[in-house]
Amino acid sequence: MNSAPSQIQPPSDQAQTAINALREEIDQVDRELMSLLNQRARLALDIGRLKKNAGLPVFVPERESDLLDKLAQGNHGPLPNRYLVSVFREVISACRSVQQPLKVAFLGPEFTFSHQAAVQHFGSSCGMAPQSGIAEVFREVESGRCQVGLVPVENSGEGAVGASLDQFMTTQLKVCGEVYTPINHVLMSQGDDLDAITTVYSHPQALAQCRGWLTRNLPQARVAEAPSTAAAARQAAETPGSAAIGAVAAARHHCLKVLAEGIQDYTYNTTRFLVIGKQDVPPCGQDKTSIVFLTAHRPGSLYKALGELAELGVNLSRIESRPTKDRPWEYAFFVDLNGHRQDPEVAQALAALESQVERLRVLGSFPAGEMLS
Ligand SMILES: C=C(O[C@@H]1C=C(C(=O)O)C=C[C@H]1O)C(=O)O
Repeated sequence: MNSAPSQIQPPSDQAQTAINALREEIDQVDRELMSLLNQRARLALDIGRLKKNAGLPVFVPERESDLLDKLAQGNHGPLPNRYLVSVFREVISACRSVQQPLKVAFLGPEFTFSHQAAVQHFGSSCGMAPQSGIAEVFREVESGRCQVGLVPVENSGEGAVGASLDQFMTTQLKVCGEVYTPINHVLMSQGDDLDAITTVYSHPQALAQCRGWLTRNLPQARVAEAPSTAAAARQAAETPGSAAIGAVAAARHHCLKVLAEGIQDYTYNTTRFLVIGKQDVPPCGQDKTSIVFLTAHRPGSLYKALGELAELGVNLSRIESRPTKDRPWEYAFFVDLNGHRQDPEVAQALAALESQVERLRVLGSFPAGEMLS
């Protein structure tokens, strides 16, 4: 598979002189950026002191979301919004951290897609606290050991993550954000010969998502389940003749070669995560609200409940049912709707809904996440 390195011709003197001149300009821009970044950090520190005196939280999701939206709207390139937003997420992460490092609980270990989602949303200047399970993520935030947590709630192909929904039924925590993370599976191995691979390790969900690719490209290999995609990568790093399926970050961490990318059977493979915390997030203009309710065991009760939302023109982006566990064959309904609970039509719809159902809890209103592809 190794090809001879291409011969790079040295640039002409004229081209080299022009490159050097432009690099000097970049050096100058970087010095200015550094100075501006420090100016921004000083302003954030001032805000941090004021927030501390007023007993306000360091992390302000609606401000971060609004700021990123405004930057994206005012951007005329050549940097595409995707790149610009990820650079600014890091800038915000650093400015938040100089006030107080945010500690983020997520479903570990490191180098899984949950970790990737946490870094994508909160930036890398955070304390990352990997947990062994979804329930543990909730406990870490409830106890105050972490200010926020991130839990998967649904995957575009596999559907709802029941363990997260179960926690939302009982927790007092609030939903304060939403993150869409593209799940781009890679095949990683120590060697570079596909034919020499006898075992492929991964998490059962990842194996299921890549079944077609494995059948077509590695018919000789047996698949072996691992507790996470990151654990699979570690196993592949320790076992000659094996490979793992997981995130490219895991391949990099274990110095494995990426033999194939985007091997999931459906190209659009995205997981939606929710951010949990203790704070109520005010509106930012691009909000969603998550609720959960129980209906009476009577014909038409779900129809009537949803009718209240329809009457007031509230748009639903998701509905999911989940067994309540206390009473057999009774279900809780999880609904996401567009708008903030403080928006007049949403407030009115929620009040009307409350009168139709047995129990209603607003899990939180939060800035809508951006659907990256
Ligand atoms: C600077 C602040 O603190 C945090 C950092 C922000 C930033 O760097 O722009 C924005 C919101 C907060 O999460 C602030 O509250 O404005």
